[in-house]
Amino acid sequence: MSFQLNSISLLQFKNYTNRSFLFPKKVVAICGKNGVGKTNILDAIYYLCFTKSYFSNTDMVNVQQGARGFRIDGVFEQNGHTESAACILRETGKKEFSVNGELYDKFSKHIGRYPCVIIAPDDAVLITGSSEERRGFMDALLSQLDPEYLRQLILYNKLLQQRNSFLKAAAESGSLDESLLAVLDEQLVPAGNFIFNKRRDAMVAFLPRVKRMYTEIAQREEHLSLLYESRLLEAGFDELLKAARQKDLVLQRTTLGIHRDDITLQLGNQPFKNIASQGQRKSLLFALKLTELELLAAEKKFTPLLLLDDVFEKLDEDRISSLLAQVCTGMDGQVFITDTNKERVLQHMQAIDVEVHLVEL
Ligand SMILES: Nc1ncnc2c1ncn2[C@@H]1O[C@H](COP(=O)(O)OP(=O)(O)OP(=O)(O)O)[C@@H](O)[C@H]1O
Repeated sequence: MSFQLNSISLLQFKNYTNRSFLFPKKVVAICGKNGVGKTNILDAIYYLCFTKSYFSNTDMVNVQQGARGFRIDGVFEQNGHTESAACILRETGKKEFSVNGELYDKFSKHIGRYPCVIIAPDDAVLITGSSEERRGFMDALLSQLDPEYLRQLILYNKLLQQRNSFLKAAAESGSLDESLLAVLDEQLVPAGNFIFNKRRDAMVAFLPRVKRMYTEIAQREEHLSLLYESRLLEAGFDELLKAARQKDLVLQRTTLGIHRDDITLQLGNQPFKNIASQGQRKSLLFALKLTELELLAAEKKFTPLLLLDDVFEKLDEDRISSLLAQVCTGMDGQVFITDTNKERVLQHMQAIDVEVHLVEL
């Protein structure tokens, strides 16, 4: 099966007033000086896959300055069959998303239909940042694999917020309605267990593959260890909530649950981020994201779009070559690459004998 984005049109989106781009090949290089809008094209593609921006949580910041709304249209092709997707931010601030003219009532239903993996410079926070980043990574992977995962996650987060507000109100008023807390917990537990089971099962298969991919990219054996960490591995969520109830009441928030999960990354017996070089961090970032791509490809039976934003800065030439060979010839999906240096991309592509469509900005 094949999957690709044939074209995109941007209306009042960031620096684009009204512009269309064709993507007739499997490898698309988007080149131009700093600030010309290369990343903005990738973000528009990301919008069509995830109904939101990769870089900002508020849609309004993506409206062209001086305008009141934006529109992104894209034509996707899957096995010779085309579909048109549209994301419109109305002047009222209301967002609409449709495929072939059919509006979604819930955007979460769209996630996974056009699978996509992005690697951007700031993604190093996946390795150096807090556990929230790594939970976000697991969630992006699992939500694209299973719509029920995303539904349960949305539910869990809503219930968690309710429980936290309840704990706060109880602490402030000095009186606790035990039965109401029990009702909240009864709802939180199945959603938490669902997410925990999915994460645990996926990570058992996923993390050893990341390690193998890292070794391939780094081109040497290193004592890397990646572990899924959750307190739910030790005891049932139900029990954990009960045991932590007093602490939760004092701290006025839910201290245990899948919202505290993490993936620990170690090199030798040190935290990876403390001792890894920039190159090693970048290799691990690629390993995580490319393994995500492989897993999605295996499940979907076609390769997701891969968006590579400025990723080749600070990597040595050999590593750039081997990574490009891996993503442009080793995998059969469509790849979008941004770079300020057109010659560099073209030379690398020529070296691996890959045809490239150049978008020059
Ligand atoms: N809402 C907006 N309205 C108008 N212009 C915007 C808006 N948001 C961003 N821009 C412009 O988009 C440009 C940045 O685009 P982008 O990040 O895609 O650049 P880039 O080509 O990827 O640059 P670099 O090579 O530095 O990463 C800036 O010139 C910025 O002013």
